[in-house]
Amino acid sequence: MSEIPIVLKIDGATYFEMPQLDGYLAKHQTRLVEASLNEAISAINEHSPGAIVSGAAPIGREIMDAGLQKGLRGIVKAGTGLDNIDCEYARCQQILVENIPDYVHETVAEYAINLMLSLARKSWPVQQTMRQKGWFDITPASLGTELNGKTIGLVGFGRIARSVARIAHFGFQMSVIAYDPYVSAEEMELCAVQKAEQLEDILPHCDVVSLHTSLNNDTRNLIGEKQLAMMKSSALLINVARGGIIDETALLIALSTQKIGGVALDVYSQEPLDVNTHPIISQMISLNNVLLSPHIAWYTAEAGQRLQASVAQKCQQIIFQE
Ligand SMILES: NC(=O)C1=CN([C@@H]2O[C@H](COP(=O)(O)OP(=O)(O)OC[C@H]3O[C@@H](n4cnc5c(N)ncnc54)[C@H](O)[C@@H]3O)[C@@H](O)[C@H]2O)C=CC1
Ligand SMILES: O=C(O)C(=O)COP(=O)(O)O
Repeated sequence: MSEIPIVLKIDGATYFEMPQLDGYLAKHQTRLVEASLNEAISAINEHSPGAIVSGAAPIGREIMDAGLQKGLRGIVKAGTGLDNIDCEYARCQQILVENIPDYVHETVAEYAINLMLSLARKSWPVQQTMRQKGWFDITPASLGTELNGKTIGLVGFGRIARSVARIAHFGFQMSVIAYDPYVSAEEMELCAVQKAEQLEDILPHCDVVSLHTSLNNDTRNLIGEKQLAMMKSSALLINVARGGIIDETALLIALSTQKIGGVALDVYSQEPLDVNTHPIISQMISLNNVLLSPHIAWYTAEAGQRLQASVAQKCQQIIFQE
């Protein structure tokens, strides 16, 4: 039998073992090849992959053109967001692109809620001082706020946002408003959510604004100076979607001029984050009302199980058409 290996990029796709994929490949007497992004083209030329499994690394024309020469059938994004893959070009070249849309929506929603609670109760400065000094003297500066009964605005109303809406509404009795031009008012109403026709309609009313859109041409820098200026000065902003959705320069100015109450970021315009080359983030690190995490909202044992099983299934469909 001819060998049909898969090129696995060394990035987010490799954080989990993939025993199910190994099983399918063994059944078909083929194997997995791992390559870094820099090695991808030579790995494709050498091994003729039937499918590419990608994590966060950018997959563009060069890789696809090389793959086409070698009989590439499809690309599997071992994740949800497809913004790192040139899907338009893949479509033109008839390369199938599959993501894993449903492995992580509850996982990321839980994490977004965790960030909201941590910001609202100023958990981080308290934790930091407890560790450094063994005790934290309560002062008005550490006064928390509650989520219960407040208003949350969701930007994007896909899978993750719907899970956030459910927890916020039923868990904290929050009023939920969402902006998503592709979801009807009726569909939102079924989730006890009020639809906003414009983004600007939600910003002045919300105690928390949480971003859940995919990153695309319309959502890049969607939250900029004008939008931040419209938010309540006490509002908490959460981004577990993609860094490019917020204009980070405008965000830093809004934080340092107390235009908003606080921000929690899991994602950045540049990843991995380098505090030496990303001055905006390095300045944010010194602020007490900022929480930063390293694109980790998806990373749980349970999500890993679902992800690896789905990646295996998609590869099997693409390569073996089973
Ligand atoms: N931090 C992390 O670990 C993770 C982050 N993500 C990010 O979260 C994003 C959302 O994930 P899901 O909810 O599962 O995706 P989804 O595809 O179910 O929802 C995305 C929503 O964005 C909406 N949207 C698109 N353009 C818009 C616009 N211009 N304005 C407002 N809404 C718009 C769509 O209509 C859709 O409802 C992913 O695309 C990914 O970038 C996903 C998983 C893990
Ligand atoms: O599933 C997703 O979209 C995630 O954000 C997980 O990380 P990645 O896409 O690999 O950057």
